[in-house]
Amino acid sequence: MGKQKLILIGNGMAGVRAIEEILKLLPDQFDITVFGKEPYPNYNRIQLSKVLQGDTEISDITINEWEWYEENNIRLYPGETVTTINKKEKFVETDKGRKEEYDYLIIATGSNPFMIPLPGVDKEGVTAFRDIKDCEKMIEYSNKYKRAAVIGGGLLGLEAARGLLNLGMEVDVIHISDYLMERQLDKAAGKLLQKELEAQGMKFLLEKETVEITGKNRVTGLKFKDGGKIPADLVVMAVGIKPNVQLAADNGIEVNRGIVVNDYMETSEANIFAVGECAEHDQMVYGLVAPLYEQGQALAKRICGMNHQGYKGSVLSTQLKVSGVDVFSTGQINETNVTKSIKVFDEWRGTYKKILVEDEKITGAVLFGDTQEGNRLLSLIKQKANIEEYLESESSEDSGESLVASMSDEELICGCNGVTKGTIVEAINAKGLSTVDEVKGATNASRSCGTCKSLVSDLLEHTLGDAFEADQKESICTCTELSRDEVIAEIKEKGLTHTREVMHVLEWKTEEGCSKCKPALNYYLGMVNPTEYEDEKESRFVNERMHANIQNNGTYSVVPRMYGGVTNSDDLRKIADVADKYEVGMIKLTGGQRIDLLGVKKEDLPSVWKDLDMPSGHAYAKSVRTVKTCVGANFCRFGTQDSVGMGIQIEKKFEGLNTPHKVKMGVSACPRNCAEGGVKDVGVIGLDGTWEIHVGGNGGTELRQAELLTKVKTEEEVLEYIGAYLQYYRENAKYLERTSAWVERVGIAHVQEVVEDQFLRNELNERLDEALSVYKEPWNETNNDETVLKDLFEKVHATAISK
Ligand SMILES: Cc1cc2nc3c(=O)[nH]c(=O)nc-3n(C[C@H](O)[C@H](O)[C@H](O)COP(=O)(O)OP(=O)(O)OC[C@H]3O[C@@H](n4cnc5c(N)ncnc54)[C@H](O)[C@@H]3O)c2cc1C
Ligand SMILES: NC(=O)c1ccc[n+]([C@@H]2O[C@H](COP(=O)([O-])OP(=O)(O)OC[C@H]3O[C@@H](n4cnc5c(N)ncnc54)[C@H](O)[C@@H]3O)[C@@H](O)[C@H]2O)c1
Ligand code: SF4
Ligand code: FES
Repeated sequence: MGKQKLILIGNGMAGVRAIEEILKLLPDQFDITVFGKEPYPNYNRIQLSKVLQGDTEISDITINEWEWYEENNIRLYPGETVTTINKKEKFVETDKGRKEEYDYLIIATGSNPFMIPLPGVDKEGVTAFRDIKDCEKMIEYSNKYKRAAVIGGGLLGLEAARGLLNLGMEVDVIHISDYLMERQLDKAAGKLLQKELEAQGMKFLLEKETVEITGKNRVTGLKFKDGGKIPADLVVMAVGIKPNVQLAADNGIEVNRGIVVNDYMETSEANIFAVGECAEHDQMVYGLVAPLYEQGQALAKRICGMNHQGYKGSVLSTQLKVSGVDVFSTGQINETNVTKSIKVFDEWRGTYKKILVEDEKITGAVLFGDTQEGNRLLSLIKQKANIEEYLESESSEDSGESLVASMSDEELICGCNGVTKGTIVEAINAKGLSTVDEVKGATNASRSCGTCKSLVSDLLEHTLGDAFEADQKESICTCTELSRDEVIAEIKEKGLTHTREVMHVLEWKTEEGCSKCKPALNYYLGMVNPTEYEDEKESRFVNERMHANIQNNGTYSVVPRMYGGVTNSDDLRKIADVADKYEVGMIKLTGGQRIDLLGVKKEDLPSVWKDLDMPSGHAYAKSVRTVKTCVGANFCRFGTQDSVGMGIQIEKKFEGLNTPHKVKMGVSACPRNCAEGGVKDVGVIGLDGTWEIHVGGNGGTELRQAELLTKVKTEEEVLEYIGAYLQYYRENAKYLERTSAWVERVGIAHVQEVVEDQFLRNELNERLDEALSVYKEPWNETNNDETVLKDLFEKVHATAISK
């Protein structure tokens, strides 16, 4: 007998997982065809939030690459929509006129975002947040516009809002209820969440009903029922989803809210199944992957003829994916007159926990601030465990035992994929797994939202003890399995000197590398071999290649260096003349005490630099940028030290140093700290006869207060300690890791230990001086290099003319 023909409509998360489950059970039974409306291989929709938030890239969220389809003999038709199901003759037809027969058909068409039918909903600048296209549109808008309004303060709306903030937009969230995420949280947690997100820069308009999206062709704002208005350049609609049932309904398959299915995911029609967000089981439609994957398992067993009890519905749990905010809920959220609750509110730590109990059984939980216990509580609800079981395990945690150690084998580690501690431990021992990625490959744990990664990592450490190499295996990008540390070790050991050579010798999966690894390798090679390595300009980001920051209209900004933020009348005259001569759009003072000439045409850049005859301020570079200073003892009556002189010395010494990310500094002459050293990568504060050096601060989206590194007496010591600290950061941080994240990761105590060691401090400073010795002023260097001038500016000129 030939293979049975199986067709999947919808190349999304639920449908393809069901196919994976089928292949696990009967790899050779079916001749499989997949139709997907979107033009990509199956990708992780969940991670779109992370893409928008800048934590990952679209190229990194593919679940199954094109090769996976080939290897499993699956015919994939991407970018092709099924338009008809002929139940009688058992074939489907697509918008491209293709006709394909089936023995079994799976409908997994997912959901459509719900767009409130407001006047103006069709205007340019209004979008949903559902797929790659929407994500790209928001990123594109953030490059051109400033103000975003997100309608809907649920999971999706808040994740979108966080992403838009990260992209530099101002964000208003308009929510209809009186507290956020009211479908997933109780009021106490919703209010704590609001406070936390407000501290991150989000603004909320609660109990607001939008009645119109204003603007001509393009959106300009929102109008509310109470008469209020706000301006907006981008409107994101995140008010829930509607199961995509049109195809099924049009072709006589029973639908209600979703496509009606039984416990075996069978629809009203023989041999036609439905799975995922489009399916309705026991009057429930689900919008999270965990239940959809459980459905996929039941479907696979049924289609493969295995005996099983079918799908019996799911207990839901949700977790918001916004960094810096931990919030989790599962099961029942609000009290009734038959529930009792355990509530713990720790105002000091900012944590809140509520557990609901009915008839001695846990029925629901809400956690804020510390969500480690989330999946454990979910397991206990699923097992219908007695509350005593939870209370006993809680006291064993107090005894110092780690969370994973105290978990039973039946407890869930990964809620999305339903993977228990027992399954993971068994796989680690049986297959010799030693990394989170390997556990993911073998068990699916951490394959979806990724929030359980730290638990998986803890479990690996707990199971393997010293054999566990936690950090080493985080690869620098998808082109290689090697981690940052491994790549640097190989560069040193094999004496590699060029990015292409690294990729070739270390067997990169892609010949050309990607936008993540190329600039990283260029940095690592230069850091390892500062005097021999020739910087590969083509591997750098565009702003670094152009030595200027590109603006939203294609012009550039030019910031000349002003050591310590001090200028003089000659330089000011030159700047004014240049601004007039090149018709600069705006002259602006920066937060780092510099003068920014905005709106310079690309082809004018070399002449602007020449006429200015000042060094580059490196405002575009992953390098030491500005040292901001307060006026200090020479003028200020509170000043105890010469902060200006100290700042100028620091800036002159470290100018042009390549670093993993930008480095900003501040020097103040008293604890009033007018140069804001508390939110700088390095903040120096002068006290009577002492200098304090603070490090790891950040005043941007990820606010972090700098921590005291050390106190020293002399200006020489200030330079020596900052030098050692910067070099240690250069040698140990990942490329694109700010000092704030790095200090947070390795701990201030560790950095102190290193820089306080006289021997290590000297060695670090020696290597730093070597790196500084090769610095060349970039504007001057470019102007003296005909080839670079031709490459970067003449070609551009030609394009500018042809436009
Ligand atoms: C930004 C974002 C973040 C999320 N975060 C989380 C999270 O943290 N945790 C969680 O559990 N869930 C999360 N979700 C929800 C989760 O992504 C969905 O529940 C899941 O993707 C649904 O899977 P599905 O296969 O049913 O639908 P989809 O993934 O939507 O797949 C359906 C596919 O079918 C295609 N299709 C539709 N009609 C046709 C047709 N006629 N012919 C061919 N193809 C068709 C669609 O184009 C689509 O590609 C998130 C969703 C979004 C948008
Ligand atoms: N971390 C996660 O698990 C995660 C993240 C993103 C998306 N998702 C899933 O994606 C789907 C879509 O998410 P969602 O947040 O859009 O759905 P949702 O139903 O969870 O939330 C929608 C929110 O919009 C609000 N709302 C409804 N009408 C409104 C109006 N007119 N004005 C203002 N607010 C209004 C509701 O009060 C509700 O809180 C859901 O299934 C969700 O579970 C999950
Ligand atoms: S930090 Fe102190 S010394 Fe410096 S300007 Fe402010 S008040 Fe004056
Ligand atoms: S909990 Fe989402 S991937 Fe594990």
